[in-house]
Amino acid sequence: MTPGPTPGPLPGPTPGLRIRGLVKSFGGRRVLDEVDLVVERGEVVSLLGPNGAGKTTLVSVVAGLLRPDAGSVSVLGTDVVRAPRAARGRIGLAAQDVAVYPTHTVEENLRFFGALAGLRRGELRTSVDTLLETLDLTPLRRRRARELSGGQQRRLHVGCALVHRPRLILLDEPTAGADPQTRRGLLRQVRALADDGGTVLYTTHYLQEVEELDARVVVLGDGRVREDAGVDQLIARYTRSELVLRFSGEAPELPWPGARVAGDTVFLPTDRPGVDLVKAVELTGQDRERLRAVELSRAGLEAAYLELLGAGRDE
Ligand SMILES: Nc1ncnc2c1ncn2[C@@H]1O[C@H](COP(=O)(O)OP(=O)(O)OP(=O)(O)O)[C@@H](O)[C@H]1O
Repeated sequence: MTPGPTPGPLPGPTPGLRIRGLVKSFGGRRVLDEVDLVVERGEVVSLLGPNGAGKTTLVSVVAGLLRPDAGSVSVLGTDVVRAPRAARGRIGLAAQDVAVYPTHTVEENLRFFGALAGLRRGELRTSVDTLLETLDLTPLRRRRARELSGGQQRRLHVGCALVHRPRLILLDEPTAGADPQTRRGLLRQVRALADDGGTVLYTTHYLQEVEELDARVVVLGDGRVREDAGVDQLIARYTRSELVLRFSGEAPELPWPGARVAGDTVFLPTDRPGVDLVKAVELTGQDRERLRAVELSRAGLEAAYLELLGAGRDE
């Protein structure tokens, strides 16, 4: 008997979002230039890039608001261009500009968007009540949207995007202008959506949020994906940690590549803090008596991101 073909790997679950070879131009200028991106269910991807990098354009194409010139976008296996209605039902979009009905109350806005997406009475009521609670809007439910503060309106705007329980959630700078408490609430909500199996694409300029979400980071630049990595990977790739040695009195000069002395402190770049710590302390010799503190300073995502953008410019 001739053996049959060797079975290939079983296909994994369909990703929440798959983008292939996406091209979009405005006036002959390519804003998206063959972008590929896969976001798995349960994952938060933070889309970063300088102003004008193409983030909103990408989000708009995924949401079906803009037609791509080439390439494909599928949401849980449904093609956004070929089956826009089916895809749209699975997508929740909170665009950059707040869009709620100013003369409607908070609750009426949520009910309107839920009904528009086809939710029936019972599920509509449950979904609205849940969102009012999670977005801290219950005390404001009968307030007209135009009477809300900017941050409260933004929470309602995000709520309207989530009311039909979408499986792909597109959030374009959802925390712009929000106070720290609102921001914290929204981030918690985003994490909960992903933990519940949702797929989240999140654009922001606040890098601290990306760290808090522990999101996968995708950086757009010149219409292409410049980086695609976890927060820790990016920090390790683009920055160096430093051992910080503080002395009583003037810090000594130590024979260490890249060492800096500033008053009573010496900064020693390191890729292997555990090993280098022992070496550094040994090097202090007689000055060890004056050593009063040793710390490890780790750069954050912002430093890594700025370095990454700088590296792009140098190229
Ligand atoms: N409808 C349009 N017509 C012409 N050009 C456009 C249109 N929409 C966007 N652009 C251009 O495409 C480029 C990308 O814009 P986009 O809004 O996607 O960037 P972004 O990364 O979201 O920027 P930001 O961080 O400022 O929100 C910009 O140069 C912008 O001027």
